[in-house]
Amino acid sequence: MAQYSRVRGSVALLRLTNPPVNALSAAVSRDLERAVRSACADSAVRVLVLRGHGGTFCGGADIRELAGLVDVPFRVGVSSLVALVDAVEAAEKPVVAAIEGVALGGGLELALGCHFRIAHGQARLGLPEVTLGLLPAAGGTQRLPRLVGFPAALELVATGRDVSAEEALALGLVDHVTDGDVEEAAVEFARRVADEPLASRRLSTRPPPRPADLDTLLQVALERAQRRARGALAPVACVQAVRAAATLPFTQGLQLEQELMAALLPSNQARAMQYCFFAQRIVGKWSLPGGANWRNSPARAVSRAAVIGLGTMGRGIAVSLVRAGIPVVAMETDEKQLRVVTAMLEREAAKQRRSPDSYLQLVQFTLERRDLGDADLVVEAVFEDLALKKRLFAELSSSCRPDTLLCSNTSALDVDALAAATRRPELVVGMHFFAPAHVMKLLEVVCGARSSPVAVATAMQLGKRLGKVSVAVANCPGFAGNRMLKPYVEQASFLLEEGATPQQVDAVLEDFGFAMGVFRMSDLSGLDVGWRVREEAGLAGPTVPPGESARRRHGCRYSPLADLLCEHGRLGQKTGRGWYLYEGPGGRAATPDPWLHDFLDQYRRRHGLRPRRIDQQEVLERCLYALANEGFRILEEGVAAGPEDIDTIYVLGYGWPAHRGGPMYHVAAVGLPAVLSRLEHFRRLHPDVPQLRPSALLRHLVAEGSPPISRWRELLKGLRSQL
Ligand SMILES: CCCCCCCC/C=C\C=C\CC(=O)SCCNC(=O)CCNC(=O)[C@H](O)C(C)(C)COP(=O)(O)OP(=O)(O)OC[C@H]1O[C@@H](n2cnc3c(N)ncnc32)[C@H](O)[C@@H]1OP(=O)(O)O
Repeated sequence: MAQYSRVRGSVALLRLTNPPVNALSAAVSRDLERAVRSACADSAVRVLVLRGHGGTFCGGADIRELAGLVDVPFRVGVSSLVALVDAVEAAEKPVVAAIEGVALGGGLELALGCHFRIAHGQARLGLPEVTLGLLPAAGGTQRLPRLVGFPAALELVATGRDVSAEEALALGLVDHVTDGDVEEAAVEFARRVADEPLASRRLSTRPPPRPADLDTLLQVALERAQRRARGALAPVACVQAVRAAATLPFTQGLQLEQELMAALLPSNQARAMQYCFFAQRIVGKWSLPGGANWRNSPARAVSRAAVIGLGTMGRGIAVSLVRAGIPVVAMETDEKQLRVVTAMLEREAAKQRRSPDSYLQLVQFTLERRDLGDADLVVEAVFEDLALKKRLFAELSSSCRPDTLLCSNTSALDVDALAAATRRPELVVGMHFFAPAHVMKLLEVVCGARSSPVAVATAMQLGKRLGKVSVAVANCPGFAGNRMLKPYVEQASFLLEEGATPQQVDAVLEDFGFAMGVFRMSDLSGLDVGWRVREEAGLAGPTVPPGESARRRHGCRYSPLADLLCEHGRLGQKTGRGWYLYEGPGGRAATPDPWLHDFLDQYRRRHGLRPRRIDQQEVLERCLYALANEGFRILEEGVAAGPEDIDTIYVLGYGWPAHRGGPMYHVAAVGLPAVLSRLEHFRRLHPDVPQLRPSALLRHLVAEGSPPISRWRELLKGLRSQL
């Protein structure tokens, strides 16, 4: 696990070995500590170099142990890593960390215990514990501020952001960066520093940082943390721990750090966030009904891609491809959009510290379909209109190479209908990106009935290459994410009819942790998007059958409120008015609109609805349980493979707070019998709302004694045919 060998005379090389990411389990930490001690005791050794096996330094403490998934006594597990870092720092001989791949979490804390740090140019360093609901608790919150200064340390610990080797060098986090062999560079470096005094290199002995504007820095960090994840405990604990580095001696700071960790570690929030971590890895292990899966289906190489349509989605997709180094042919008739993409690419290049040309030269703009002929994969991102997309797919099928994959960025339309318009249905898949596509980490890969394993594997792999988490789902209206959104939005509208206000509903959802409530979100996306979909579905506008009552469709309850706002020209932020009022068209600050409240009053009077007082619990339960209930239906139909897929989609694509795990995790945490009973209660009160009828799968799981969520995936394999 931790090999110790002597190389080149007086330099001892220690190799941390625990594939795939050299995680510091309790056993590995103890082993490495022993290796450090025996190297120090070896009179022939003057200096130690510590590196990781297999091209990576260390991915941190073993999350399985922290999450309680592996049976290691809690105190043994956590204290081993603390003891290791302390032993490394206290060593009487210099220890040089040779960092390549990643040094994350406990891995970076270990490097901070070393006296010198050398990094490879491609390495990434960071303390991502906050994303797991934790804080760095092997001294990271106390040592980092003493090394890189208080403001930088506060930002890195509270956000969990990782940095490149170049940025690490600028911050003073590493002493040297090499683009050559990191071990060679570290051994050379080690020989030079072998006789240097170590006192000033032990970060724990350095004086605490004393920023003059401490209170302001802390206040700003707390406000940012609250904005990013309202109600999350870990960012607040991170800020408190880093504060201690400036206000307490090292040992007391360390003590506080460990106390805060002791409170976070068993918390529901940490459990939920660690579930999200593993869920995002589970979803990559996809399989198709015919037996093809991630192991047996190799992806095809994508060395050239094409994007059709450079509207909001197409632009983001093109930028993501270029950022991943993939040359793109971009087809768009509107010159204004070309200028916007060019500006976006220049901004991205600046962010990545690259020259603008290095990005711009990867894009070729065109008006001619024949220029797409050479692409390995085409992503269509034109207007959301099935007839238009079918025509386009038929043309692409004739004009592209016979082996080119044809992908659609549709967010809800029938991928099988698009495939049927081509002569290569097996090479058609949905690639549903989320706006803004160059920022959002989610990709829904929509597998059509005839999509081949190679098409699915290529789309899944491409998503990963673009830095996204790809989730495979089956084809159905709205796929997984948007399909679940429908009952959620509907409940919110029904609540308005019954007496709630948009700001009341939004406040409850935002207190739960959503970045934005349903109405603010809908104003941001534009109310016309859903309006068009409802018109196409015969629910709104001229396509509604004559004589249909305003509040009923197909025998079920319907709320026309959003349609009525659209008819009044209130399309959301873009028109300066929607569910809220904005400063003007394109404005972003939402204020309650007296007009809307009059409008709701009149609407209720017109339809004989007596407004009632609605409490927070009802808002939350009706919105969230209706959404999760649709999630159960998606699972029973096999549209998604397991709860982890749905939860990943909601956390990464829809602003569901990660510290609540995702909708399926949330209802499992609340307790399935309680959720079932509330749905039954709401169903009795609203018998004309089918989305409140508990799904067969929810009933089945309750009947089976509510197995833990970790077992649902396996259970579903055997269940689907019986439901
Ligand atoms: C009484 C109270 C006292 C309190 C004292 C407390 C003292 C505790 C001291 C310190 C605590 C430190 C906390 C930590 O260090 S938490 C861990 C922080 N590290 C991370 O968050 C990094 C997580 N990993 C990643 O970001 C990536 O995996 C990465 C390392 C970048 C590699 O990415 P990639 O190449 O894409 O590979 P995968 O993500 O697919 O991962 C491959 C498999 O490895 C598993 N994995 C990854 N990291 C860990 C880990 N740290 N622990 C365990 N397992 C890990 C991952 O799950 C994949 O496996 P599988 O596919 O089977 O799921």
